Amino acid sequence: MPITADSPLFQLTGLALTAKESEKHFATLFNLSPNVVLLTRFEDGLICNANRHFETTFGWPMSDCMGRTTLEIGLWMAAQHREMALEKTLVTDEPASLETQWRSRDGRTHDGTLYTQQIDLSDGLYLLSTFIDNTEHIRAQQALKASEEKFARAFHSSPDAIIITERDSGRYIEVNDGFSRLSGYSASDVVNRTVFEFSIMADITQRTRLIQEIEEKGKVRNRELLGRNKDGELITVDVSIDPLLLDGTPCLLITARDISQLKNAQAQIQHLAYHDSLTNLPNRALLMDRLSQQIALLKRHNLRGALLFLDLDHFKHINDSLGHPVGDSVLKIITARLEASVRLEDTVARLGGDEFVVLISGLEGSREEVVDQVQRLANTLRELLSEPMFLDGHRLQVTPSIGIALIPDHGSTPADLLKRADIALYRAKDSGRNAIQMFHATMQKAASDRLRLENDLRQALARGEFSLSYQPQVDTRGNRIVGAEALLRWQHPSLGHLAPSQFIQVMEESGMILEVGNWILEEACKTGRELLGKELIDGNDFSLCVNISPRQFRQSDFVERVERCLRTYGLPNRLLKLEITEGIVIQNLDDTIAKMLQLKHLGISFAMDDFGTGYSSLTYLKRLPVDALKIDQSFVRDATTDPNDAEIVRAIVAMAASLNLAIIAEGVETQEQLDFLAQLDCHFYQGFLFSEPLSAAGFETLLRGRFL
Ligand SMILES: Nc1nc2c(ncn2[C@@H]2O[C@H](COP(=O)(O)O[C@H]3[C@@H](O)[C@H](n4cnc5c(=O)[nH]c(N)nc54)O[C@@H]3COP(=O)(O)O)[C@@H](O)[C@H]2O)c(=O)[nH]1
Repeated sequence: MPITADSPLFQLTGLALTAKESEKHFATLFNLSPNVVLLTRFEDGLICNANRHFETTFGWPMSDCMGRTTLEIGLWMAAQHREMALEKTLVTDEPASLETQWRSRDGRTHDGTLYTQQIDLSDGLYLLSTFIDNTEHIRAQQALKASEEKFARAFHSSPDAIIITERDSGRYIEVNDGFSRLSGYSASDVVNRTVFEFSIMADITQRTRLIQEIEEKGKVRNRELLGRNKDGELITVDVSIDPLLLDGTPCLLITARDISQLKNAQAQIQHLAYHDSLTNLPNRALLMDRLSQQIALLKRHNLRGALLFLDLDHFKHINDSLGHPVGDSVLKIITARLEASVRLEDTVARLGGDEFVVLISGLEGSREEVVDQVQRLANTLRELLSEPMFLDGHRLQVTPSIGIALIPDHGSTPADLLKRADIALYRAKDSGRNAIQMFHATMQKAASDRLRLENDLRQALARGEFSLSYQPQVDTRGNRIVGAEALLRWQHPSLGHLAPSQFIQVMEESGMILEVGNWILEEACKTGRELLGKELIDGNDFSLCVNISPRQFRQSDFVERVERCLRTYGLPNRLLKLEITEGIVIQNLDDTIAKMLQLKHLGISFAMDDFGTGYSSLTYLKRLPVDALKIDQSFVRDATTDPNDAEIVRAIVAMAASLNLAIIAEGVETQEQLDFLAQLDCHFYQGFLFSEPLSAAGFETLLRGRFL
């Protein structure tokens, strides 16, 4: 239907019928309307006209939909809505409205408000429909609603406390469940009341400072604050704050997290890092820290302090024989005794094992007075720690050795002071244990000499500086060589020849004896095999004696090592005699006996070296499968001049006879000594009288010259 200026449609579309000239304007307005406008026949919905907006919105060019009904082109999502629209237009002259959905040609749904009005034209009744497309608006609203829901869900389900307060009044506007969990207050407890009415912030004066910071920096991040919950308990919270404008009112968006547990865990980790877990005493790290503070403090106040380094004598035996739980209990008792005997301001620390340190501070008086005070205290500690303790049905007595360094006299750094107290302790132990030693400058030299020796020893084996000497053992009846003792020699690159007494102990303490001891055994077996091959020794009547240190003997695979060595060098087992000392026996007698028996079954024999200088106990000697006793040279040396030593030698010979053991004297230098021994029926000996220890080549020459 063509639209002309006199068409009644002009009236109904709200445009005044003015003149024919308006026709063009109307057509323009109809087409340019921002809303969809559609003219249909009232009775059947036949499309008569539609504006351009209809065409573009619903994808129906006029040419395609003219002459078809709105139902035919599937415009209505719900066909009954057309009936509803028609009914509404019948009851009013005003445009009727209906919320409906129209479908575009490509099937998309458009939500909109439909305004309809019937038009009675000369050729019939028409329906003018204006469709205001709300699709985008609805979508935006739905998106907004979804985002609000998401925010609400995030707000309430957040594990953190989220709080919105007015910045200036401090009024609570909203709080989430996390806030209730953190503080114990529900939303209804606080909303519309102010932060000043509660003590949720332990120090409310901080609020002003935080607001100031937000003004300066725009936000506050991860600030650790103290809070108080409803029960009045202090909690540590991590707080972040952002400014927020709500309806023009400046507000604060606060997120807070309870980090009390984290702080506790941190504190625990910190404690563990600085304390010994068994005794809960400060450990080395904390001691060093306190020591450096003390050094500065004592210097400022012109006072003295002392560092007492304690070590329990033979503590290892307790662990080895009674087990670690008993050892732990001993350490706890020692801890309690130490703590009870020093002042609160002093520090008792455990460095590990059986090593304790007591740091005494603030000692007044002259150096002599302080030395006197410290020595008295050390003596009290020594006596107190030596008191017997009863554990697991055992009566135990543990004595300490104590080394002392004075602060600042013996060092100005924690490391120096500890080192010097340790040097003094070493000296205390060396002097027979259960002793107290104050550091002295001369000890430093001894300690650094020892350190140098230790370092040199570590390289000696690789540099080929060790060798073995062999000292013949002789049977006086026939003057036959019946054996030889292998003795270690060290040619030091700068100090020259060093006697074993100068380094064997260092090797034993540092553990180097294991590697060197192995080398000694191999070297001796190799030489023994060579001498046997050259028929210079009697395969059935010769003992190659090798000294075995306690640490070496205690190796778990010692038996296997010896067996392997003999096999490697092809030396008959019966030729090897191991010289052991009483030091081996005092630790774990049963284990020692078991190992000795294993070796004896292989054909190897044993001599007890330095006999008479140690325990010389008949009880263990009866149980030990030794073959011979070696009378220590100190008795032999003086036997002819000192009746006491003569008596001891006599007693040792008698003991050997009663236990059916062979006997050999060492260190025989004179004929007189030899005669004395022969008179006791002691026919085997070793000493300078016959020969000094000889190099392997020298010993071979000696053997060749004698023809056995
Ligand atoms: N674990 C090992 N210990 C070893 C080894 N080699 C030696 N040692 C021990 O070192 C100590 C000192 O030994 P050394 O300086 O070799 O002295 C030995 C002899 O030279 C010395 N001796 C021998 N006869 C006389 C003498 O007539 N007069 C005199 N003044 N000294 C003499 O005695 C030492 C032998 O002693 P002993 O071993 O007790 O039989 C010493 O304890 C060695 O054991 C080694 O390889 N491993």
